[in-house]
Amino acid sequence: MPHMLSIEPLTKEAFAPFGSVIETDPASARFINNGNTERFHALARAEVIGDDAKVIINIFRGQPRAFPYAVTMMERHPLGSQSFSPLDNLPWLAVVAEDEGGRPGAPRVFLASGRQGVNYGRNVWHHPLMAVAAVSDFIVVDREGPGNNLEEFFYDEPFVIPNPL
Ligand SMILES: NC(=O)N[C@@H](O)C(=O)O
Ligand code: NI
Repeated sequence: MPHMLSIEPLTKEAFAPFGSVIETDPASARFINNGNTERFHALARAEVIGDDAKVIINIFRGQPRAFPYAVTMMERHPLGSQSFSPLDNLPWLAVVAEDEGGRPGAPRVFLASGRQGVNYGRNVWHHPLMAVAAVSDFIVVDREGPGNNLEEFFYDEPFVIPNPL
């Protein structure tokens, strides 16, 4: 019997075990450029490890997932963090899991608004990009360099995400 998952709103506090939320948080705001610009400072930190590792900036164009959606696998990047910031102001899902002895526990599903991004910490279990409403572009900051930066895990039974919208 598949396990039905619930969907939680994305908040900095709830997401803290998995990484950071990238949003215009007033607590991080400061004015720069003689007051012309508001800087929301250090919302997240990109981390890459290993010789010749570099931080790169990409755009991912995600096709919307169909719901209900069966989560059958999770992945993680042992050598670097990975952030996703939406460009189209469309909601999307950040799906993460705690590590339980080298494998992901049950997924947690966070509904992000179109103005919320996340930075998955290095080696944090997550599901690949989950666009929801329409084809969606994301700025993605992650790692380029030698070494295997992808570990995948496949669950024995699926976890099902209901339609989030
Ligand atoms: N493969 C790839 O670069 N994308 C995944 O890491 C992902 O989290 O979407
Ligand atoms: Ni990833």
